[in-house]
Amino acid sequence: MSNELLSPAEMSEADRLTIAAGPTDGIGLMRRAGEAVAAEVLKRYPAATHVHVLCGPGNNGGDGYVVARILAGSGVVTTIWASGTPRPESDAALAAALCPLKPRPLSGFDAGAGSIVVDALYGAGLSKPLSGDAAKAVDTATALHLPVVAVDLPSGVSGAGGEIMGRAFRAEVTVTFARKKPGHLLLPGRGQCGEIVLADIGIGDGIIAQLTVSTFENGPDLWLQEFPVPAVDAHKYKRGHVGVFSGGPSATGAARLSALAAARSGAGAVTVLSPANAMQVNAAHLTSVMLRKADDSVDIDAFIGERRPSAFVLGPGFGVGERTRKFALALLTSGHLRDTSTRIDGLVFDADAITSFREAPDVMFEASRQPNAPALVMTPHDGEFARLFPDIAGDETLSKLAKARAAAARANAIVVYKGADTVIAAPNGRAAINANGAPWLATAGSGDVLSGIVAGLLAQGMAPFHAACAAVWIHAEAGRRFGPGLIAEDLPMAMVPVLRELVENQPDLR
Ligand SMILES: NC(=O)C1=CN([C@@H]2O[C@H](COP(=O)(O)OP(=O)(O)OC[C@H]3O[C@@H](n4cnc5c(N)ncnc54)[C@H](OP(=O)(O)O)[C@@H]3O)[C@@H](O)[C@H]2O)[C@@H](O)CC1
Ligand SMILES: Nc1ncnc2c1ncn2[C@@H]1O[C@H](COP(=O)(O)OP(=O)(O)O)[C@@H](O)[C@H]1O
Ligand SMILES: [K+]
Repeated sequence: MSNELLSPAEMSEADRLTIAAGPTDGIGLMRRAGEAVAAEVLKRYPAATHVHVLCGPGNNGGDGYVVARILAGSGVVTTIWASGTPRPESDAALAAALCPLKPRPLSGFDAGAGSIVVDALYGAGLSKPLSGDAAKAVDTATALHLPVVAVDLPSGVSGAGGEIMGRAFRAEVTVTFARKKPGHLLLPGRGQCGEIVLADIGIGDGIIAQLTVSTFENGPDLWLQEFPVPAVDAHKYKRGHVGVFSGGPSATGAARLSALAAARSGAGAVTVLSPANAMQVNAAHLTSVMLRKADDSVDIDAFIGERRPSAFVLGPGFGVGERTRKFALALLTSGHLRDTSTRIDGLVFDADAITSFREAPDVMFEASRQPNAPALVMTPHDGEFARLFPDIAGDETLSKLAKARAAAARANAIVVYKGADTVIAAPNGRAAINANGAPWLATAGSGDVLSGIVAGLLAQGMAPFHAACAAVWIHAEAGRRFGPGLIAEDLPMAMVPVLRELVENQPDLR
C-alpha cells in the first residue's frame, strides 16, 4: 500500500530506520531527493532562463544544494539564495560543500521574468511561522508570478496539519518523498502544493510497514477488498435493508435523496419511515423505495422486529428537538430487539440528528458506548461539528485531522468531518483524508446523498470505518466526474459508472 500519510515524526523515523538498515545513508537519501526535484524542474521547465534555489539551514535546504548542483551541471543558470548555514557535519552541510555555487544571502533575493524558484527553505522541520527574509521571499515570488517548485512541502505549510504558518509559497508542483504527508491533502495546505509528485528515494515498503501508520489517503486501496458485490444466490434482503427517517410534510426531500442513494449503493431494500402526516407526499414520490409509517419508538421497534433492517439514516430534514433525540436514542438502544436473525449493522446520524444533541452531546456518546449499540457513523459539516464538539472545534492548536480523531474517540463513533477536505476518523485512531472531490459537490442535498451511501454500504456488511471511507470517496468521485450543473438529484445516477469500475477492479471478481 502506498496510501499511508506520514507525520513529520513518522517520516524522520522512516529516514532513521532506512539508514540503520543500510546500505543507503543520510546523504544518499538527500541525493536521491535532490535528483528527483531537479529532474522535475528540467522536465517541466525546459525553457527556464534562470533557476533560483532558496536553501534553508536544515535538510530541506540540503536537498536544495543537491538540486542546484545538478541544475548547474546541466548548464542551467542557477543561483542559490541561502537562509543560515547548515549545522557543521550534517548531511545538509555535506550537500552544501559538494555544491560548487556560492550562496547569496536570502535577504537579497530577486529574480527576472522567465525564472523558476525552487523552494528548499523548510519542509518537515518547519517549527515557527515564516517571517523576515523567508516571508519577504514568498512575497517576491508571488509579486513576480514566478513558478515555484517546492521541495517536500511549500515552505510555510505544516506537514502535519496543512495549516499555513505565517505565509507560504504557492507552488506549481511539490515533490515529496516516500509517502505524502497530511499537509499535502488538508486545506489550506493542499491549495499551496499544486500538483504533487511522489518520488521514490529508497525508503522501502517494509520500512513504512514498521511504523504502524494510522493515517491514510482515502481511496479504493483502503477498502476495495471489502466492497460488497452480491453473491450469485443473492436475494434482496441478503443485500441489506436500509430505513431512512423522513421529516414532516414540507421536509421530505432530504430523506428521499438519502434513500435513493442507499439503494444505488447496493442495499437490496430501502424503506422511508415517515410521519403519518407526510405519508401522502412521500407516497407520491417513491417507486422502488418502500414507505412505512413511523411516528414513535413503538413504530420503530415494530419495523425492526418485522422487517429486519440492517442500517438507518436519521437526521436529513428530520427537524431539531426532543422527538429527534428520542428517535436517536431508541435506535442506539435497539440492541435489546436483536435475536440471531435481527441485526443492525449501523446507524448514520446526519444534520438534525447531530444538531439535536447540541445541549447534551454526552447523552448520545454514552448511548453509543453501550455494549449492544449498533455502530454509529456521524457526518457533520463544520457547523454541526462545532455544535457537538465546541471545545474541539475551537482548539486552534488542532488540525482538522486531529479534531476528527478527538471527536471520534469521544463519541465512540466514526466521524465523517465533511468539507472540501473531508476527514473520516474512527475511535481507534485510524483516519483517512479525502481529496478526490470538487466544489460542484457544494450543493443543497449533497450531504443527504452521502448519508444514504454510508447506510447502504453498512447495510451490506462493510465495516463502519471502511463503509464511511468508501461512501465519501464514491460520492466525491461521482460529483467530480459529473462536474458543472450538478445537483443532488444527479448524484445517485452519477454513482453508477463509479460503482461499475469498482466492481470490475476487484481482483477476485475479474
Ligand atoms: N526524513 C527523510 O527521510 C528525508 C528528509 N529529507 C529532507 O529533509 C527535510 C527535513 O529536514 P529537517 O528535519 O532538517 O527540517 P527542515 O525542514 O530543513 O527545517 C529545519 C530547519 O529550519 C529551521 N526553521 C524551521 N522553520 C523555520 C522558520 N519558520 N523560520 C526560520 N527557521 C525555521 C529550523 O530551526 P529550529 O526549529 O531548529 O529553530 C531548522 O534549522 C524534509 O522536508 C526533506 O526535504 C530528504 O533529504 C530526504 C530524506
Ligand atoms: N468545495 C468542496 N469540495 C469537495 N466537496 C465538497 C465541497 N463542498 C462541499 N463538499 C461536500 O459536499 C457535501 C455537502 O454536505 P452538506 O454540507 O451536509 O450539504 P447539505 O446539507 O446541503 O446536504 C459534503 O459531503 C462535503 O464534503
Ligand atoms: K520547502
